[in-house]
Amino acid sequence: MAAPNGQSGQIPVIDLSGPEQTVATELVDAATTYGFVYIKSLGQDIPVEAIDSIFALSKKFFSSPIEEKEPCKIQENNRGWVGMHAETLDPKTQRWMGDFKEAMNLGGFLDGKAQQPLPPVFEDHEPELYAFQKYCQTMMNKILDLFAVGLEVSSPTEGSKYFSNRHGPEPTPCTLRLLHYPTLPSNIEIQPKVDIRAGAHSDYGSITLLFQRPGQPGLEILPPSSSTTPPEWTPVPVFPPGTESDPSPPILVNIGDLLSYWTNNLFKSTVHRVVFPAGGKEAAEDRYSIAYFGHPIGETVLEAVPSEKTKALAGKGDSGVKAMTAHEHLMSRLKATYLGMYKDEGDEKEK
Ligand SMILES: O=C(O)CCC(=O)C(=O)O
Ligand SMILES: [Fe+2]
Repeated sequence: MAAPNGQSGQIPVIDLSGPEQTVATELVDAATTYGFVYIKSLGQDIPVEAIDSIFALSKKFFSSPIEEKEPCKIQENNRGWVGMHAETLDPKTQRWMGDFKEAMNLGGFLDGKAQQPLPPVFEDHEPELYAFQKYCQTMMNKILDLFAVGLEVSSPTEGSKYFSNRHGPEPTPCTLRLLHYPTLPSNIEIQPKVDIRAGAHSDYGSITLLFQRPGQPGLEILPPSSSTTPPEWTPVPVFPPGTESDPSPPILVNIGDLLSYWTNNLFKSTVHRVVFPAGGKEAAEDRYSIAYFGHPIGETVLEAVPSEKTKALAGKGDSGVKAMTAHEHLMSRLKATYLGMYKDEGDEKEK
């Protein structure tokens, strides 16, 4: 259930163990108003120890020598290691140097095996990485089912599985991404407007699960419905009010461009970024986060969802969903971020 909080503009905190209908309604409200929601992390969906140990593994990987990372460099399939400054999520605003971050993208496993080269530090940990990916996939599907309940999707054959059925069997097209934002050497002065850990962007897929660590803040959103014009960057705390004594920070869930498109913009794909903390002890910490980017299978045709709630929006200045596949949707977004890397495949459709 949503945690009571008196402040407006605050992303709701939901406990998925509440009554299904209530939770489903609250999730749909959060997706519609904020595009972001916190899910309490009490170990029911993903054991706290599993989250802690993936973070420990991530730290080990990012501190390993570059010679061990190089052979796993990112490929056209979007799997692999992305070095510092290799990505510029917001090229209009950022200086030439790109994001102050490093990342490792793990694509879907098949029968417990990664479908990409793994660095030596991961070799003995394949079962653990696979188990974590499965936890994320299961939680993602649970949230997608609750969205279908909240949207009153009326599909006689699929019911609440309308979205999750389209997220497919193994290997999943979803990406598990480990992220590391290092602290800058003390001789480098941060220019807060241009030096950004992750530039302003919205996510591409259906939903993203985001795991954060205590004492490592920096995420900010541009709230879609804001009382200020233009909207102001709003910090997203690691432990929002009411969760301070939870065993692990709540898991953030945000809507990506594809699900926003699929729901006729009812769900908001909210722009977010990661900044260097302004000062104090937290400014001296590296930030580690883990994102699970949910995607439907590539051949999924994004046609109108059988829900009166989303259909009602088509025609209100909105032309409705034009059939395109999930793969076409994703390629158009990837090309915009990785500049030259995806030039060959068809025309760019949208930014
Ligand atoms: O590290 C974070 O908190 C956010 C990462 C993010 O937004 C992304 O990788 O899409
Ligand atoms: Fe993101």
